[in-house]
Amino acid sequence: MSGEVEAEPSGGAPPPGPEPAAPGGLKELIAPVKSSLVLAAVLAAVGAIASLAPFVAIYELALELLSPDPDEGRVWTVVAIAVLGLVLRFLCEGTAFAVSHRADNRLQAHLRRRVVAHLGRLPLGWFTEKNAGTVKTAVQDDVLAMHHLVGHSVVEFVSSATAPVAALLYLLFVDWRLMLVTIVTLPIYAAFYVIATRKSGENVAQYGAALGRINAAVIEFVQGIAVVKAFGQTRRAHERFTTASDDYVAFMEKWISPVLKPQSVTSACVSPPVILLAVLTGGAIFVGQGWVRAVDLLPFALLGVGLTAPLVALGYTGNDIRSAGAAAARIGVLLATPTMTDPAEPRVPAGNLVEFDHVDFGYGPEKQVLHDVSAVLRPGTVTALVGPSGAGKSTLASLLPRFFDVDRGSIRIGGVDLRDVATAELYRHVGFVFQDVRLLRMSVRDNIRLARPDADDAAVESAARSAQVHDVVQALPRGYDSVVGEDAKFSGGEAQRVSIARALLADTPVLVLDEATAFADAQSEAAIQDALSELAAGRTLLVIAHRLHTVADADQILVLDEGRVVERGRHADLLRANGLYARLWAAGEHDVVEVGA
Ligand SMILES: Nc1ncnc2c1ncn2[C@@H]1O[C@H](COP(=O)(O)OP(=O)(O)OP(=O)(O)O)[C@@H](O)[C@H]1O
Repeated sequence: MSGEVEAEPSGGAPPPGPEPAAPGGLKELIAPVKSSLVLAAVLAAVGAIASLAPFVAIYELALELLSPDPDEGRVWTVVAIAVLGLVLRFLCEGTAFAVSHRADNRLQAHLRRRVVAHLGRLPLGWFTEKNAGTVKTAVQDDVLAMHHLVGHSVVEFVSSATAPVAALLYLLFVDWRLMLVTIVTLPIYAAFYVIATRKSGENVAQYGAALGRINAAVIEFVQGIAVVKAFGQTRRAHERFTTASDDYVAFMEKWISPVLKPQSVTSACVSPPVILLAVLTGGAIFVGQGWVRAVDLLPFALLGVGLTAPLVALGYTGNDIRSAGAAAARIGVLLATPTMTDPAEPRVPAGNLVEFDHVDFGYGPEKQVLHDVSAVLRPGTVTALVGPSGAGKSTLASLLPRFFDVDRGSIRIGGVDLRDVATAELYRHVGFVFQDVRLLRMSVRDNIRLARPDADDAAVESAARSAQVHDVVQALPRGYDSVVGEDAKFSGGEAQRVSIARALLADTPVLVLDEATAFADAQSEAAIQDALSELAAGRTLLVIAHRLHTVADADQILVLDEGRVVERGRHADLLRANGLYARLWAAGEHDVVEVGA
């Protein structure tokens, strides 16, 4: 495992102030650009109506030119109206898209700012790998889905809906009977569409599930490839993927093939040639009966064939609107995630005494982890957390740098509840080095002096020396100026030592430490242990202990089991007590204290 690289933070705390009201889906999210969208929609509607002008003009021209005494002046007026209509159409359409795209730009910036501001207020502990996916989806994919909606779909939807309605109204005005003939095949299409959409509702869920199975099989295959190969399970893993893929194909066949035939028949019903056939056949009968003149068939032939395209477009934009709705819901969930509050009137801790006072904590109501934990960490002492895997050691340790807030009880530093200490002030007192090392995409120097940007080069180097990483950095192409993730690539152990250098330079009096060195080789491990000893000197330490000597020398050991402190004391006392600690000790063969449950 190597230290993960993240983009450089944009800097600056999120703007203070109350969180906007709880998000209410798509409507609430697009509220800031509502007036622009209404304007774009009106323009699109006017454009769609204006697009009929040339067709109407052709009919009017034909009427005029076929009359026994054509009026030249009127002919030119009609031509002028047609041209004006065309110009108006393009003007309106162009302006509508310009307005919608500007609104889209504003909305995207607004949404991203809102999401990022919210992220800035979320508890540190929220930022897990799973949630990183959520953020990526929200900031990138979901905001993009909103782009389709705001930038394109609204204008396209209004235009596609207005054009056929306006055309039908006009045809109704010319001759209602012929209008009915023109749309005689439409109900067949509409009925099919309704049935197909209703059925697809059930199938879409199945489709999602089938796709999910394929994705899971691919992810399992890719992520587990090493294990899969090592244990000779390549064929089985392959089989799982092939089965998921076959299931998917079978499902699609089952879903699509019964629909395909009726779909092509019904699509044919509203295709331009069929509509034209209906208009001309019906029209011929009407003309034969003397109900209309031959010239009156013209607008029906011209506008009838144009009815289908907008209907199909409506289907597509409908899909866009549904996806934007789903995206808005996901963004809404993210924005509704409870945030941490910074105190209105922050207090400054008096000293560095840490007190856990009857602390309860859970990851949600169903996942209670810590129960009634109390402990005092005196300045300059080492407190070791031990216990079986899953006992809550990491959870307890993460509460001190306020990755989460306690549910009940309190944690105090220098007599002040953590929730009453301003974030920046808290991190001047409490530092942490966890296994999950995060290095940012900036120079090694800036990574080390993250907490103290004003630290000079000598201080940075001295911290790196103490953390046993100076030689590694020196060997990089540009030394301390090498950029992490570009010309500075670190192994897991090296990344951890860079983070130790960072903690050394930050020089916080209280330090939370996860001592695990599972990924490090023997040489790197020894270097890390040396670096940690350097870091621990003279500080108040809360350490998730995995190694014998840390525990043996600790001023106090808290033995956790199922979220409760079941034993506490010094190593020798606890061994004498012959309880869980003694059992862990024995099971660990005097080497590793932590034991898998
Ligand atoms: N982010 C999280 N969301 C939900 N549950 C969590 C989260 N982190 C830990 N847990 C759960 O909380 C319980 C305690 O986990 P924790 O990691 O604190 O134990 P631990 O003693 O540090 O274990 P280990 O030594 O194996 O790391 C476990 O049941 C774990 O599944």
